[in-house]
Order: sequence, then structure tokens, then C-alpha cells
Amino acid sequence: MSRVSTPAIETVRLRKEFSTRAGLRVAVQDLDLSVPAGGGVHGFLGPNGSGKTTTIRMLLGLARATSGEMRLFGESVPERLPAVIGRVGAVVESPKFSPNFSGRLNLRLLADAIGAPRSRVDAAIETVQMQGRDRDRYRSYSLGMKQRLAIAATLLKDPELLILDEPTNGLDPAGIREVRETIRGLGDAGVTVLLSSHILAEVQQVCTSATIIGNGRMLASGRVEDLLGASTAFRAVVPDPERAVAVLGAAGLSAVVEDGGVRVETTDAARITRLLGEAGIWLSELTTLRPDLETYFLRLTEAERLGREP
Ligand SMILES: Nc1ncnc2c1ncn2[C@@H]1O[C@H](COP(=O)(O)OP(=O)(O)OP(=O)(O)O)[C@@H](O)[C@H]1O
Repeated sequence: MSRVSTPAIETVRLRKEFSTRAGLRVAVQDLDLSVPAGGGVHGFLGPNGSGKTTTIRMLLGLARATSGEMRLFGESVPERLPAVIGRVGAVVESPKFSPNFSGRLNLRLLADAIGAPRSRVDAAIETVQMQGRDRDRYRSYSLGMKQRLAIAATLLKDPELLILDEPTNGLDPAGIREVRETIRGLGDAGVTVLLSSHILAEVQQVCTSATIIGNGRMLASGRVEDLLGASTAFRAVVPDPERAVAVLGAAGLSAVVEDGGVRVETTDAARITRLLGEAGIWLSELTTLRPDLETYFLRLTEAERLGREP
């Protein structure tokens, strides 16, 4: 198998159970995750408690899977982790930096510890755009800068795959923007990034592909464009929205009055114009509503909740 076609991350029927006082808790079930290698940002999205951190911890050998298979660059995990971990950087918990040392000195000490050349320190500082602040003490940094330094630390070994668990958690909007730009830059530079988050709107702006999970199970996976394209809706402006909703509803379409117009869930615009025209309702406007990832995600996870055993 060529290296290009081997996914950076692959799980097959991955499962994790925790025994708790309340009984068995299934945190991850039948998860088939596939993240292609070769660069780009893959979103790993799900509400709080949906199993993202547990999955990442298993991939990194920090937690044991109950059953299923995991591979990083084709190598079985955790058995072959030592062979592949050099190609993988991860920020799962806040790393420990010395508060009284500068960011640069912290990175230099880390580079020495892992035997990375010191030139990587300059490169890492540049990549996360901390030039100008790298000689200030760590304790003077904002949360966003601390997070960028954590990312810089993982870059010292020049990883092909970067796993980031909720890297924007707790950051203010400016910090989120800074970290987002850093992640986007890494993806563009050819690093494959797995970016876990429950904040959809901001992830949508950096991810090229995404996997959405709920209750430990995969709900959808694919290119963000395709995920969104599959759930197109239209807004129709008509003189009598209530009657239009009745006509479209009678034909089996999901339609509601929204902001003085009619929102119709379908990918078939011609059907809307035909149905309304046949009923003598003349459209003055028909526009595509591209739902954002947030709407799509809420719809998926809501359906998941509704479908769950009580
Ligand atoms: N050590 C543990 N013992 C028992 N249950 C656990 C343990 N770790 C996680 N869980 C449970 O497993 C489920 C998945 O948790 P996990 O932290 O993986 O979710 P998450 O998607 O990362 O959520 P968040 O966005 O809040 O970090 C939750 O129900 C959680 O309570």
C-alpha cells in the first residue's frame, strides 16, 4: 500500500466502555474514523461528552480500547505506537511550561530533550506567529498565546499528523482567531490536523473535511462542502406564505414560514416553482439557504437524541 493512500488515522469498530458506579458507560461505539494523510484540517466534531477526548486518548495510547482496531499511518495502535509516534504531535492536555522562562527558552529546553535541532525552535515560533513575544516570560502570555506555544512545542518534531483536542477551549474571540489562523496555516503547509471541537461555527472556517459524532457514534463524515450540500434548503418569497406552506406540505415537502418568506427543505428548486405555480402562487424570489455546519450538526445530534432509547 502506498503511503499516500494509507490514512493518517483509521479506526474500525472502535469501542470504549467505562465501568462506573452507575453501571457500564459506553463512551465510544462502533466508530469507523478515517482521516486521509497528505495535509489539511479534519474536524472531529461532537457535543460535550460525545467521546472525542476518549477516542483521541485511545489513539495516543493513553487509554485502552475495549475492542476494535486503530491505526496511525497504517501501524496498529497501541502495539506499533513507538514506531509511528515520531510522526505524530498532539495537544491533549495543557502541557507544563516553566512560567518564569520565556516561550523561546521553554521550546529550546524541549527541543534539547527530544534531540530536535534548535533551528526547529525558530521555525516553530514563526509558524505560530509568536515572533516579538517569544522572549517574554511564559506567565505573561494570554491563553491564546499559551495555546499557540503548546502547538509550537508539538512542531519541534516536525510531525506529519497533529492531533488537537479542543485547542480553542476557554479562549476569547481574539485568541480563537489566532489559534484558528495557526491551524489553517499548518493544514495549508501539508500537515494533517485532527481538530476536535464542539464549536462548530469556528471549525467550519478551517476544516476541509469533518467527522461528526454523537453519543460515541459516527453521525456523518466527509468533505465539509458535501456534508453541507446534502442538506440544502431554499427560501421562497411569495404573497401568501401560509398558503404556500400548505401547498408544499401537501406535496410532502418540509416547509415553514420564516422571516416573512417560506423555508423549504429540499435540493430540488424546480419542484418548488412547479408546485407553487400549479397552485397559482407566483414566486417573486427563490434563494438557496446554505445551512452552516452548526445547523447541520444540531439537526444530526437532535435526531440522535430523539432516536435514543429512553
Ligand atoms: N474515566 C472515565 N470514567 C467514566 N466515564 C468516563 C471517563 N472518561 C470519560 N467518560 C465518559 O465518556 C463519555 C465521553 O467523554 P469524552 O470526554 O470522551 O467526551 P468529549 O466528546 O471529549 O467531551 P468534551 O467536549 O466535554 O471534552 C462521557 O459520557 C464521559 O462522562
